[in-house]
Amino acid sequence: MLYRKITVGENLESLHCEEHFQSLFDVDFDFLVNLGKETPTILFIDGGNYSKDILSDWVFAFTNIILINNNPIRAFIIRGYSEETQEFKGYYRIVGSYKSSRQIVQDIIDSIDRSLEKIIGNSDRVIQMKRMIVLSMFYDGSIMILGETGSGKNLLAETIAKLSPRGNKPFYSINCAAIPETLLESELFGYKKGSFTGATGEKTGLIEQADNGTLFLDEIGDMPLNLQAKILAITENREFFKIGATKPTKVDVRFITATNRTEDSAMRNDLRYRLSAVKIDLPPLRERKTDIPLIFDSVLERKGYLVRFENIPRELKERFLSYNYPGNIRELLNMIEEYLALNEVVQATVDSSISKNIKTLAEDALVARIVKGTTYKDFLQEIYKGVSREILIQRASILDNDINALAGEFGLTPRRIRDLLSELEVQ
Ligand SMILES: Nc1ncnc2c1ncn2[C@@H]1O[C@H](COP(=O)(O)OP(=O)(O)OP(=O)(O)O)[C@@H](O)[C@H]1O
Repeated sequence: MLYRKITVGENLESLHCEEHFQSLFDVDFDFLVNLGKETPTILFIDGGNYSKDILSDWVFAFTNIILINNNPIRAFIIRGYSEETQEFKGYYRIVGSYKSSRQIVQDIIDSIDRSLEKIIGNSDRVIQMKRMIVLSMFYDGSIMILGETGSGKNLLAETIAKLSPRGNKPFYSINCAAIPETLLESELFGYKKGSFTGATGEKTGLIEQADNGTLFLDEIGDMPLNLQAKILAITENREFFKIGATKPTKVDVRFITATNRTEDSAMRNDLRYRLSAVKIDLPPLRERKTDIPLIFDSVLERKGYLVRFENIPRELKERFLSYNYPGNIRELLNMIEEYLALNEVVQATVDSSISKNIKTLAEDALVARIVKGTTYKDFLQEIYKGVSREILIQRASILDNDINALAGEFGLTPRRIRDLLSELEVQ
């Protein structure tokens, strides 16, 4: 697996980078962690042993990603200057009762693992994206996600926020396209009591709630221009006015934003520059179709099903792989749910059946339902017909095609049995 290859304290010489680093930073390295060849190498330094001045220099230097032998390396201070721990926020984790740096590093690695595991996929595009997540992990500035609807923007924003120095602080998200303008303004900025009709109390907006944490603004291009100007002001002055307020409220919030248009004309240029220092491309599902079986299997595994993508009927596989998913992963998840709902019917039928053939019949009906788009009613009727036919064939063969005996067993008249046999095309 991609992120399993973890070696804490790996020999730096193997990467031929020790000299480079030592000449650059004049520091003894505490840990070098290599997360596998597709991910960047991370260098952790225990800053608890160094002076504040030295740490300030490093914080500046570590803002950049260093390339050595084409391998991007990111260096982080994992413990701040011992007496003034709060000062280097953004480049290290504020740690509480850890006994050793090794423990801190292991903890960070575990949280990378846990977070990245939720983003299913190992296509090139997804690996590239995971690299970006790791590389920007200790970065505290704004990030802009470019991605289509349903492609996992929320999941990505939450992962970035969880792994960031603000990971244990609040994370809120709001879809700017889904809320009418006036409501959006009060949701974001809050209001003072009596600031408009209906403002019977004071409201704390999301921006204030996300203080010290992260606010994810999805579809920011759909935010009205006057509100965009207010967001810009927050990024510049770290304060905002609640609706109806005469005094500003101080706030320290990190913005992660998303838009589905690279050149979003509805977005103010100054705000776009401000918010997109780091951009992460979220590929649409149609550009990473090799991830479909992985996502399918992970959903079924999580729900306790034993079926796997490679075992489903060929037509269904083709349908899943050839479709273009305008609704991206959300649409794929819906299709998987539909498959499972229909498959429940198939399984129920098979359990009570007396012949293995019924499984095939039911599967055929399922394929017809999904591939040919027959109605749900037709689908159930197909199964019903198939099962009835199987039972009739079996009993007729056991009872030597004795119509009267069959009529007695099924509680029907001999005439009805004859009709049924011809209706169901039983010879
Ligand atoms: N790589 C992935 N692996 C597994 N599940 C995923 C992945 N990406 C997204 N999902 C799931 O797909 C669904 C849609 O994701 P999400 O809400 O993050 O998309 P979005 O782009 O923010 O959607 P919208 O544009 O509607 O806001 C969620 O249930 C999410 O957990």
